[in-house]
Amino acid sequence: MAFIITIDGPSGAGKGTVSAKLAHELGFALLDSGALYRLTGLAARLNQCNFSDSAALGEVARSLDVEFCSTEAGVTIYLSGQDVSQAIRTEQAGMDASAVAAVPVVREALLQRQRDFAKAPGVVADGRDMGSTVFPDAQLKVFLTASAEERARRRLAQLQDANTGESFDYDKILQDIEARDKQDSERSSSPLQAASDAVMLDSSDKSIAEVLADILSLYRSRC
Ligand SMILES: Nc1ncnc2c1ncn2[C@@H]1O[C@H](COP(=O)(O)OP(=O)(O)O)[C@@H](O)[C@H]1O
Ligand SMILES: Nc1ccn([C@@H]2O[C@H](COP(=O)(O)OP(=O)(O)O)[C@@H](O)[C@H]2O)c(=O)n1
Repeated sequence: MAFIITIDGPSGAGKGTVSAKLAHELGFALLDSGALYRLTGLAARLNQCNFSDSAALGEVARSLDVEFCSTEAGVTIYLSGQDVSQAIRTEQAGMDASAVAAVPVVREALLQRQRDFAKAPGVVADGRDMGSTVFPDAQLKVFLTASAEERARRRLAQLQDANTGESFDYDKILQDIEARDKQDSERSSSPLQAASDAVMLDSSDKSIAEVLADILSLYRSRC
């Protein structure tokens, strides 16, 4: 049987960072569900899809040819054989992901692909609807948040650290984060919201190590 830990929450709350560390610590699989929406957005752009054509977007999601390869340096993601690990992390790719994620047929097309990650001994699933829709019976559900300002500061530092030569503006990043929060929370299909049995964790004033310790202690109390 697989022990399922879901970590949901808004952009920049620290889900991806903490989920990867947690999966490593516990020897669990890692599901980065956001990557699947980012890949769908990117594939739709590459196929010059009309973003208001739901049926076409659904077809793109259904036929995604994706491979996740874990190495010591992290996860490399291939779309139709091309390494797109960097290309899916831009702010534009995040906005595109949020747009395609609001389309019900896209969500439906990606559902089973996500559930297939649940294998013994367990999985850490990072996203927006992991606890509410994809794994409603998960043994531990966490809803990780932080203030929008703190999340924008983190995202700015992350983008600057990536050293792409681009310049970034805090106000624009804050605006994008707030726009994505709004779009993700207000959509009708699997909106961003805490499952009723999720533990709320605010990371605004906590270090990554503190958040990890909090979740590990919740895990130990439940297994
Ligand atoms: N508790 C924290 N304190 C400070 N920085 C953090 C914290 N959690 C995550 N970060 C940093 O914030 C950035 C965004 O984190 P990430 O895990 O990508 O968030 P999410 O997956 O929720 O969008 C990363 O650079 C990460 O190192
Ligand atoms: N389970 C999920 C995961 C992501 N998404 C969408 O995909 C977008 C990108 O997700 P992400 O987790 O990669 O984004 P960040 O939180 O890392 O910025 C989000 O803004 C959501 O719109 C979703 O709808 N459901």
